[in-house]
Amino acid sequence: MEKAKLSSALFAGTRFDRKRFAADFARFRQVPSARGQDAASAAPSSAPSPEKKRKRKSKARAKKNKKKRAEEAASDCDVEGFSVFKGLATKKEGEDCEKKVETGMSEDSEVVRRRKEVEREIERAAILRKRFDIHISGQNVPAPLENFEELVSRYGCDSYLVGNLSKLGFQEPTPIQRQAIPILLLGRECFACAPTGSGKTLAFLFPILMKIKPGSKEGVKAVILCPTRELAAQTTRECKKLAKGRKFYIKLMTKDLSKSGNFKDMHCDILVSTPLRLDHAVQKRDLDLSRVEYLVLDESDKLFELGFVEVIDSIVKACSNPSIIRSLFSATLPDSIEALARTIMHDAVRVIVGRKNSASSLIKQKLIFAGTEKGKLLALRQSFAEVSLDPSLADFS
Ligand SMILES: Nc1ncnc2c1ncn2[C@@H]1O[C@H](COP(=O)(O)OP(=O)(O)OP(=O)(O)O)[C@@H](O)[C@H]1O
Repeated sequence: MEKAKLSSALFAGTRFDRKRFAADFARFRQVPSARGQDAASAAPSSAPSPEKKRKRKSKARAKKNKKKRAEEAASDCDVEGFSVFKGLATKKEGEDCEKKVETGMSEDSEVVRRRKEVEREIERAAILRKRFDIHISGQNVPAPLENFEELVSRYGCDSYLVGNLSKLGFQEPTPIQRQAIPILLLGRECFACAPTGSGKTLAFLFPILMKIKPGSKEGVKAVILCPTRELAAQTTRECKKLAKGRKFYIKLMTKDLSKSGNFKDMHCDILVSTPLRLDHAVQKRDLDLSRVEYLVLDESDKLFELGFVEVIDSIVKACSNPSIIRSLFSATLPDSIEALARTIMHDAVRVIVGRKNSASSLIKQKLIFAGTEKGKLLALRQSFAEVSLDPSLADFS
């Protein structure tokens, strides 16, 4: 009773209509029991320990982070312009994309790097050609040599050959050597036109000595045609000097050899000859030229001028190796000869040092008008008196 009074005293002044708020009352009454149920379900046996909860949370966070990274990688692809990778969201795809982006970038920069290198090479070649007054025509002409050492570094030349050059006192290549040697080394045919005394002989001998095997005993590998016996003998001497240290068989076609040589047993790598002697040996002595790899027409303007066209034609036919490399070296290159030569050459490069058909810039020229025959002699005497003891040539026409 006392208790009931106390309780009613607590609620004094309030009227709580239990009926009216039955639903709310029920809810409030359920709270403790509901809590009790939760507590029951989270009983120590089945409820995760704080440690487990922490682990679970960190796992979920890691998963979330990975997903985020993959999404970022995919969106990076878009940024780099690789839209094909759009939509990659999984970790693997994201990683693949990262790899592709890296490779794509390196491939791209590799292409740019190579293009710049080629551009630099072209520019360097143009500067060298301008400096040495070298004029070329033809596709993909290799760069001129900067020095003889490049023959070793760029073309893998045997050092004995470059050593022989320095023994002969040749320090720097002449302009025609700078351009014609790389052309022939790359297996291209060429017309080379450079003034008298400009070192054309070395320009065609060097690639031959570099490319053919010494002492192969398989027949003639290189033929050099010269318009005169003297020039043929001189070229043979030059060739032997340059080949010193290697067992090349270098032969000059003499009259006797041409008329009575036993060419079947002859060991010859390089053969130097005048056209008639060579043609005689081919026609009458069965000289086999089918393995010739290099055919050089030296002083080609003279060869054609001297009326050797048919003989040369016959020699060209005898040199039947399909991969033969032909070249023409000359001080002048008349259009008619070039047109004739082009009919037998493949994709030939034309190299002109100085102005086409001009005299060497090293030769000083002077034109003096003399009124009478007597005056010519007088002018000549005067000229000789003025100059030093350098070799001189006078034309009285
Ligand atoms: N790089 C070089 N440095 C110095 N001297 C050289 C070089 N190359 C060749 N010579 C020398 O220059 C001279 C002329 O060379 P070469 O006879 O080859 O000229 P060429 O152009 O063939 O003349 P030609 O039209 O009269 O036949 C020779 O004595 C040769 O030894």
